[in-house]
Amino acid sequence: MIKIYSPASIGNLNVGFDVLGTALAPINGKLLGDCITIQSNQIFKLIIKGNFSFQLPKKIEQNIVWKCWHYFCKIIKKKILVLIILEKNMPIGSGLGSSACSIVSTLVAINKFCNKPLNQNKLIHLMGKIEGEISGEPHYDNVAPCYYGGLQLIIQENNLISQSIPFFKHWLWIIAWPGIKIPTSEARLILPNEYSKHTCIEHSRLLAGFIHALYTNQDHLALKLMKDIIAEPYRIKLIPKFITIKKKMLQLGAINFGISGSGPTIFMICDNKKIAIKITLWLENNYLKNKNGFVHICKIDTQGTRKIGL
Ligand SMILES: Nc1ncnc2c1ncn2[C@@H]1O[C@H](COP(=O)(O)OP(=O)(O)OP(=O)(O)O)[C@@H](O)[C@H]1O
Ligand SMILES: N[C@@H](CCO)C(=O)O
Repeated sequence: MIKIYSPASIGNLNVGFDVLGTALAPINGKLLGDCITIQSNQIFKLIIKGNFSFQLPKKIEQNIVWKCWHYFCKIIKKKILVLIILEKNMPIGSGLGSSACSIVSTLVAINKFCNKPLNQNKLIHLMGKIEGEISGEPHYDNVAPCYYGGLQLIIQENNLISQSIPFFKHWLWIIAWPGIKIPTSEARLILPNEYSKHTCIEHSRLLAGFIHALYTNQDHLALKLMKDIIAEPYRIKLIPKFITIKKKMLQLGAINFGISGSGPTIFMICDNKKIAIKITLWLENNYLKNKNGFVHICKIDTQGTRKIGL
């Protein structure tokens, strides 16, 4: 029996639409992600558990875990008879890479179970393909950090999907999911197909400057450049009271604020734990729409997908 854990992630990080993503680890030591357990069986069977299993399609064939199994069998030209248990701990359509968590944990578990017929590069390509089928377009900013951990820059060149880049270890990342759903495919459809010359130049300046600031350890410069001019202007209407909440967060001492992936999760960066706790309490009392919503103070998870327990 093998049990694999895959962490939640933030895509875009304001300044890198589809090209920057980070894996998350709550600072209280708890796990925030999906788990897959796999063992041999006489037939293929999928059991679904976890807090957010109620959000999943009823038909097993519509579950991406089934899709991962199906593609994997096709690639290795063998029907693998296994019992898979999915612990669906990440809410769907939250902007925290819920589908990536299920895809990455499933493929890593099946590959391990079969004595690794696919190398890391083949696996990540397959993860991106399956993620792309769900959201309408391939994007690696959730699957790459979820798989490898750390802060990932998507390269997609020379057969290389992503690379780990440096990050500021003193930054705390607060994430708040209000408890409502925004399908990634819909949040992508509201974006323009084309951007002006001015926006393209500005975006290049911000992203290139941000990466430079990371490599030269200039955290103040990085924060100044961490602006979203690609998605935020169009997606704010999907996020409850975005402008008011942003103002309040900065007032309380957050040093950056943005939409996590396609939302509605928002993220705040803090460099002070006391402020992070104050922000967390405020969000718990004012941002959550129902009892499913949550707020976590996180750091960057550097391990990515891994075997746990047993
Ligand atoms: N195991 C699974 N985990 C997550 N989504 C699944 C799973 N199986 C099937 N789905 C379907 O895939 C779609 C995932 O939607 P979407 O991409 O919006 O979610 P998401 O991955 O949570 O988004 P984000 O990457 O912004 O966090 C939903 O329609 C959902 O029903
Ligand atoms: N980069 C993707 C992430 C989805 O979570 C988007 O913003 O659409």
